[in-house]
Amino acid sequence: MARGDSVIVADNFFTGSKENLIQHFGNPRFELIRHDVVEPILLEVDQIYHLACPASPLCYMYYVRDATLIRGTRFHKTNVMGTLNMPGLAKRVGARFLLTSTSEVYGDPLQHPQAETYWGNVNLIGIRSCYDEGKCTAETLTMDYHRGLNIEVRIARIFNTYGPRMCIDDGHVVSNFVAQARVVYSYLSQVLSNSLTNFRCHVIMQALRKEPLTVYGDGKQTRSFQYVSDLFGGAGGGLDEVDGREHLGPFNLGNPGEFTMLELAEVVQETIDHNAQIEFRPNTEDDPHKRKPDITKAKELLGWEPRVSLREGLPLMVFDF
Ligand SMILES: O=c1ccn([C@@H]2O[C@H](COP(=O)(O)OP(=O)(O)O[C@H]3OC[C@@H](O)[C@H](O)[C@H]3O)[C@@H](O)[C@H]2O)c(=O)[nH]1
Repeated sequence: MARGDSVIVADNFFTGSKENLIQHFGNPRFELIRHDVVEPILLEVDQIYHLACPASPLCYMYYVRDATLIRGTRFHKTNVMGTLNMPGLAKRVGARFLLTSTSEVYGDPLQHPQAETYWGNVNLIGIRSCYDEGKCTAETLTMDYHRGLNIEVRIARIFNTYGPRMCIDDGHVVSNFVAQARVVYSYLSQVLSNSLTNFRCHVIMQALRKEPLTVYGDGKQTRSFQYVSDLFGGAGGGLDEVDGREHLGPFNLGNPGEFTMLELAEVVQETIDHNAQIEFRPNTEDDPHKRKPDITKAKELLGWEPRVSLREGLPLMVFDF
């Protein structure tokens, strides 16, 4: 991002972690505008990151506040009307535009790993389709704005991402497992040794929730888990790229390391809580059987690849939780 550029990050105020916002309060260059992306807005800005839309299956399958609302309607409004308004603003002020799409556009994939050229296998009338199809439409609109109005756009297809400042109860498997494990919860003392750079932490293990890890279905379904700082490099780098007009995307941004949910539970046991138990629960409808990004395109065109392995990244969440 060029120095002095102004940026809009359209994000989820209600379902995201408020700490993500609160950390910026007091910065004179930060301004929080509470606004529904479904409504047009006029601002002077150089770059737009369109992140709006809750991303947890728990949210998009069950998150209905008002019983009179049709499930999924708010996802369509956010993805469709929001993705008319944000590139519309980009057109008006000449801003670059980034859409954060999702691996969900591949549905329950018949191609493995999934490359960007794969058109996907989404159940159009399924319980997840409000999110999957909403994001597909958002991609279509983004490319139409680019082709029709010459807006500079990028599309990032984000795979399952975890890390500090996730909502502890947002329903993703990683946040669930880490919250359920008996995690390092309080430091009794931090003892500085002779050198300032070396310190030892005496840590007392306490239970955060002392619940079993809930594995849905038989736990053989796979996912690829990406640590959050890796994602920022990819998404931010994509928008900053100097001659980005050639490299619009979509780009898969994910960690190609593939784990079954049982393997994930084992990693949680190894790295966080050796005593964690596993409890099997019925799976949700239309749960994709496997997911693994082919990241050749992002590697070649953006020079991007993830660096943080699951075993390194998981313990980093513990301190935050
Ligand atoms: O407690 C849990 C939660 C989930 N799961 C399983 O873990 C797997 C991953 O589920 P998650 O809820 O983390 O999310 P998914 O990978 O299915 O979808 C995600 O993919 C990409 C993103 O764009 C979205 O954030 C989200 O849709 C699923 O198979 C699910 O059934 C469990 O086994 N136990």
